[in-house]
Amino acid sequence: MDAISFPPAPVNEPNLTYAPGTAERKALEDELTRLERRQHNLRAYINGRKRSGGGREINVVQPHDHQHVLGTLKNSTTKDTEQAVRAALAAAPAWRAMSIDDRCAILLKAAELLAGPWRQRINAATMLGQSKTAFQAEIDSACELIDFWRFNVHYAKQIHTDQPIANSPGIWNRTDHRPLEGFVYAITPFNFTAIAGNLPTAPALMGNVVIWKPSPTQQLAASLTMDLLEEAGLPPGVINMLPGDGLDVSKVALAHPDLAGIHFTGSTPTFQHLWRTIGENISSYRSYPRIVGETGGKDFVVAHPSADPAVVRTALIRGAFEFQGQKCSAASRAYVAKSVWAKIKDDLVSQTESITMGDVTDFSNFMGAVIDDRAFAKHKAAIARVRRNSHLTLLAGGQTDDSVGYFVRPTIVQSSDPTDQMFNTEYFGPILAVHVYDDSRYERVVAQMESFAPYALTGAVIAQDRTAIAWTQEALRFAAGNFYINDKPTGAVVGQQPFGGARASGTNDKAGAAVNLLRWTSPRSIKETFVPPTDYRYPYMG
Ligand SMILES: NC(=O)c1ccc[n+]([C@@H]2O[C@H](COP(=O)([O-])OP(=O)(O)OC[C@H]3O[C@@H](n4cnc5c(N)ncnc54)[C@H](O)[C@@H]3O)[C@@H](O)[C@H]2O)c1
Ligand SMILES: N[C@@H](CCC=O)C(=O)O
Repeated sequence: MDAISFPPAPVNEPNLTYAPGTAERKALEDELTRLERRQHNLRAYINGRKRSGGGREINVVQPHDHQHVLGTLKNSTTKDTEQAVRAALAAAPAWRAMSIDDRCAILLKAAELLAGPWRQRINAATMLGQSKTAFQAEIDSACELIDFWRFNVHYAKQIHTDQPIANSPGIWNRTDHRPLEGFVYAITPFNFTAIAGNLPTAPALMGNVVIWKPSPTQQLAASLTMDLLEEAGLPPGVINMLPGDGLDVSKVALAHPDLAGIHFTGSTPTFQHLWRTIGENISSYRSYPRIVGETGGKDFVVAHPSADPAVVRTALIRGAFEFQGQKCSAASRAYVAKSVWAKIKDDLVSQTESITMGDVTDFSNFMGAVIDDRAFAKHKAAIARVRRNSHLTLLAGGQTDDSVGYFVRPTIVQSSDPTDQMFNTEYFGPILAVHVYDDSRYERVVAQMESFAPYALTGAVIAQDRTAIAWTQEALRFAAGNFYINDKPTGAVVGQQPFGGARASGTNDKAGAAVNLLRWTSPRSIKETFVPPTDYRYPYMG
């Protein structure tokens, strides 16, 4: 059908409350029980068929109860990857020939399935597999993923309707928004089910075929996401999911002549490794692979002397400790004016110490466990280092316990030295470093912190003085891709604050925005001349 069409206008999915007695609370509790009771066989998806990979077995456990195995995956091998790439390339002609409306309809249906019958299944999987509380799962695996799918449809249609604005007489110019030639390799992190669902589907929406390598610790929710997409009508072979550590997948995918792009979210070292490998192979590709990566952060809160103390306190607790500080956007360094610190320190410490932490199926807990033994060991070592250094003072938390789950208490460290590694190293856990400065030194402190960390992902200024807000916004223009005024630096909403950072934090191709989708297209300009010239000579030549 060639008629011009307009998909439903996107609206952000509202968060359900899960208050006691609500229908959603009951439905989520039922799903938690159902998923916990089963042993899940977490298989690869190649050409629409579920298959066990050929590599070693990896157990997927509950981080807050690591003896509880949720399921098992088999590491994907080079042979699995070769099959997946063949399946993707075979599916490509039919998929790119499908109209943009039909591709949009599949994602809109996926969004409706997730908003309705699939919501609590994927929320429960995210809670159990990634140790998110009900609220953190709801904003991620339900609302944000639904938003990604709905808003991307809107932007994809906008891109397709974007056509040249000028035509010389007798000429019609058109833009053909082609997908890339080859396949896109999507590699996703453990911490957001929404990001994991968005990274393969955004290129697919633009007509690309995809190899998707999720994080092993997010595999339960990732497998359910594939099941949902299949129910929504995604044809076999368009997205092929390969579980595991990705090492063998990369051996094949990054060396393949048809690698058209990578869509990555994860740590800075992993992204740099992928980019380096692509650089080394550059002469072997059919096209220049598009490289899109959103990576680490050392996200800040700057509290000006005019800041409202209660706003600072809440932004720090929520920003640093929700989901155990495992958001790339989490506040992990704060610079607080001495006069404000005097008003918040005691409450900040006592409220942090009162945070409840434990099994996320107990809805009274504010925090769960960190993702795995590697993360636990890293946080424990960072805290041990704090105890060894006299310029660092442990104000709250510091306790770690991995006997049942990987628990790290929310930890606040005060440092007299703003050049300590706590202000430039991403720990990716519930550890907040605070530097308290003399009120008169505000501008010097901002100048020092602006590029002390190599990252530029998120940051916040908290102030009531408008001149200070305006000055800081300008002084920190390049220090964060997402900048907040009088708020915490986490919780970006699709369609409202497109998300991504620059410097060591990534390529800033804003997830869930038109600029991201544009990376997955290779436009062809078409010029049609209705009455073409038939004589090579110019008119003045007589
Ligand atoms: N900027 C953002 O939008 C954003 C969002 C979420 C997370 N993050 C960042 O992600 C990190 C945490 O996530 P993580 O621990 O999952 O990151 P990670 O880099 O350890 O892993 C990310 C993904 O890469 C895979 N991987 C690692 N090496 C690979 C290889 N050689 N080939 C193929 N795949 C490979 C992992 O298995 C995983 O799927 C933090 O640094 C955080 O800041 C950034
Ligand atoms: N978009 C999320 C962070 C994603 C990274 O982990 C936020 O804004 O808090």
